[in-house]
Amino acid sequence: MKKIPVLLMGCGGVGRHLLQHIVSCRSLHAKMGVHIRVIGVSDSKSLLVPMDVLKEELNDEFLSQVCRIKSNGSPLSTFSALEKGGFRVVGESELRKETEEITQILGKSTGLAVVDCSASMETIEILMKAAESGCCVVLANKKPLTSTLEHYDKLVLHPRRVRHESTVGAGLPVIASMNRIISSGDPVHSILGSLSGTLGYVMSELEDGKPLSQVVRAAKTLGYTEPDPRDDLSGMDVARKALILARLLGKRITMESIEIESLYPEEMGPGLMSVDDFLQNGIVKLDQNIEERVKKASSNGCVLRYACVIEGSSVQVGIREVPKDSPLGRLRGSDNIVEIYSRCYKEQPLVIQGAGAGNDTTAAGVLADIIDLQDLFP
Ligand SMILES: NC(=O)C1=CN([C@@H]2O[C@H](COP(=O)(O)OP(=O)(O)OC[C@H]3O[C@@H](n4cnc5c(N)ncnc54)[C@H](OP(=O)(O)O)[C@@H]3O)[C@@H](O)[C@H]2O)C=CC1
Ligand SMILES: N[C@@H](CC=O)C(=O)O
Repeated sequence: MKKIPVLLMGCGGVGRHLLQHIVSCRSLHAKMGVHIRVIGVSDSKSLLVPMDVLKEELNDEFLSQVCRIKSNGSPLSTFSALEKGGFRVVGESELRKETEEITQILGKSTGLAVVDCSASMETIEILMKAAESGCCVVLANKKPLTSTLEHYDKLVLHPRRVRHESTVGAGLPVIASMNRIISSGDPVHSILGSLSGTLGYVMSELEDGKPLSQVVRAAKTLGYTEPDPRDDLSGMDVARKALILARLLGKRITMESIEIESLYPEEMGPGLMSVDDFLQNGIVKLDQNIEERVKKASSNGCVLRYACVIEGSSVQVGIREVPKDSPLGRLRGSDNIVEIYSRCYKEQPLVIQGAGAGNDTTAAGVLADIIDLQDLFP
């Protein structure tokens, strides 16, 4: 049986679903001859590890308990009070150092898949060191891939050991399809897409006459938004996906060169308003303006969609009026669509469409990435 040791960073909506999928797929994976050995789970403040990371793992009962505790809103440090000798709780002051040590030890011996299901920029140093010491890296978190070009180059230096399917289109096979096109030498001319589950859902609910404030709160409850929904509404989350796709195509660009349209004004930004204040009091002030834009589009036979266009060296993300009866216009709910135009897909693009957000589908994409690494493990 092949064993894939996994260290999971981030135990929120996506991370918890990943652990649940790992546990529920045990017999399927056993039939495939693979066993995922979870040797660490961290949140922002603590890391849980077995006493001996080289030989032991966090068992399924323990992982289910982790999921229960985190879904109740409690931190992983809660386990300090439950310690019975089978595992260790590493506290905040040692978290980074200990995580790096584990990646060094396992990276050099059996290999380790370091899985980033956080929404943090702070994981990047750990990931780069892990990649350097021979670990595999699997990401749902887009931030490490959208940092500086220097960071990006270090992260993707060993492409066979890096998977990030869920960073674009959640579980949809966007990155895998792009990689196939690229490696076949088929030049991609342009990409048009609706890449935000949140904004897709928001736009189609607005069309049905619901206020923006209500549908954004619903999108958060449904697990579509980033931890701070302004990351979606500012267009930043879509811009990150666009940057990931553009870099995959070999474009040496940074976030600064992307044109981004935000749905809220600067004075409602993260530095000036808390998430709760924004959702309770800020966003209602935007209801009327967007309602008018929806009505205006409708009077032209169109709907609003938050689109991403990559063409040549230009990358733009923003609201567009599109005909109701167009592929983008027909999108509903959290579905994403990606149209790839290349030499082989010239008149009729390659189209990838389906659920583009949600903890379940995103975690499934991460799990498929981990399993896809199996040949790199003994
Ligand atoms: N939901 C979706 O549809 C999709 C999400 N993604 C990406 O998946 C990632 C996770 O999203 P989601 O689960 O919704 O986010 P959550 O906010 O629910 O969870 C984030 C988790 O990361 C933890 N965390 C924060 N900083 C660190 C750190 N430095 N080291 C380790 N853990 C850390 C948080 O800890 P604590 O619990 O202590 O706060 C929390 O457990 C995001 O990057 C998102 O963009 C990608 C595609 C689709
Ligand atoms: N917040 C994102 C989640 C997936 O990347 C979205 O809405 O698409």
